[in-house]
Amino acid sequence: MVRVAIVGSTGYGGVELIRLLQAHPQVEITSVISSSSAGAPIAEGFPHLTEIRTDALDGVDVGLMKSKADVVFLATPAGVAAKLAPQLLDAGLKVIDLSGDFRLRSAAEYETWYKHAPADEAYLSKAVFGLAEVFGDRVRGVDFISNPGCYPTATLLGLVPAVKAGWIDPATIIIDAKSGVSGAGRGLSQTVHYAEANENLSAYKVNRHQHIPEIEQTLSDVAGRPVVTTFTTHLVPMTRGIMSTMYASIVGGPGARSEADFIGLYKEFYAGRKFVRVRPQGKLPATKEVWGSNYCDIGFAVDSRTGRVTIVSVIDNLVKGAAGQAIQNLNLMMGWDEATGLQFIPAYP
Ligand SMILES: NC(=O)C1=CN([C@@H]2O[C@H](COP(=O)(O)OP(=O)(O)OC[C@H]3O[C@@H](n4cnc5c(N)ncnc54)[C@H](OP(=O)(O)O)[C@@H]3O)[C@@H](O)[C@H]2O)C=CC1
Ligand SMILES: CC(=O)N[C@@H](CCC(=O)OP(=O)(O)O)C(=O)O
Repeated sequence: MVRVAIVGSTGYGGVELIRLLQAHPQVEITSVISSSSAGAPIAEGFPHLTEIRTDALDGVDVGLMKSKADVVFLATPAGVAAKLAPQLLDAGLKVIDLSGDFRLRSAAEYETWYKHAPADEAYLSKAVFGLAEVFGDRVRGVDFISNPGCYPTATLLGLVPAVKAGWIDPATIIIDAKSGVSGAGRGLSQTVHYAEANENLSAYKVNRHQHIPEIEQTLSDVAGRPVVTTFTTHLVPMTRGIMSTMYASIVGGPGARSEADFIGLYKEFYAGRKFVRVRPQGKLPATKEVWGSNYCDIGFAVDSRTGRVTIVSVIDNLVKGAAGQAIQNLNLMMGWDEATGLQFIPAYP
């Protein structure tokens, strides 16, 4: 069994890691860690874990993690992993970071978008960006994985095959994304206050969202030239789920590619990958259809009048957008089947 520690285990991403890892056949959770509640039993704050996890929370102590674990998941706010991950790696531990601290190759870009001091460049260059279905081969066997953001996961899985094939013009891409409130984490803020979020729909961080450079970094790599995009995020009054609706002009204009063509291209690109499901012609996915699962479902609508394609991609932000993809990356890191412990279907309705 591989021994796992979770830093940030009292947050939404951390507690979702506990739920999923508890059922993983090759993993034992040996330390659940909190920077503010060390010593308390985890089930005290999370009654749904009663009689499932009786352990007390450990403090953030690199030596203790070294003695108790082989792999550490960091489910912590931006800025924490930048300092902690290098210490864990130096101690010989494997690390999977769920935050944005190691996703951007450029330290200057990180500082611009996240407004935090960046990680040491020597460690930035060690992190492998774990978008498993696109970069899975790079992830296998490595010691340090940077888990993609929730919006970038839905968006990039929806765009990469078409950009890579040269079927859509990257300069015309517009991304219209929506998230449930758990995407904002467990901390309280006015935005996620019930009276502000319920029966409301609001756009936020327009043209300044920290996921813009992460999306552009991978699209530029895939296109082989710099790509900039318009990316607008919206808060939806639901608990889990992300829908990324993407618009782009089809190269060759109206009539050049049909919905059946896009479906064929994506099925081929994701052949053998269990967690991307391409919808049949005329069917677009909804967030409920991936709820609680590690699936990313993608559908297409081609407009023969405008020559544009609409691509709809949905995930559960806490599973494929965070804990599930992190476990998929653990599986690849350890050389196991990427689906180990993750083959459950969505909860419905
Ligand atoms: N929510 C989502 O859908 C997604 C989140 N992410 C990213 O994953 C990370 C975790 O997100 P999420 O779980 O939602 O966030 P939460 O705010 O729910 O939880 C973060 C946890 O980190 C712990 N923490 C805070 N400061 C420190 C510190 N200095 N050292 C160690 N632990 C600390 C806190 O627990 P305690 O006080 O007990 O230590 C807190 O519970 C973030 O970087 C987020 O951006 C990525 C994809 C999706
Ligand atoms: C609904 C909501 O507020 N979502 C958050 C997602 C944050 C996140 O996951 O941040 P990193 O991936 O950068 O760590 C946001 O839009 O900022």
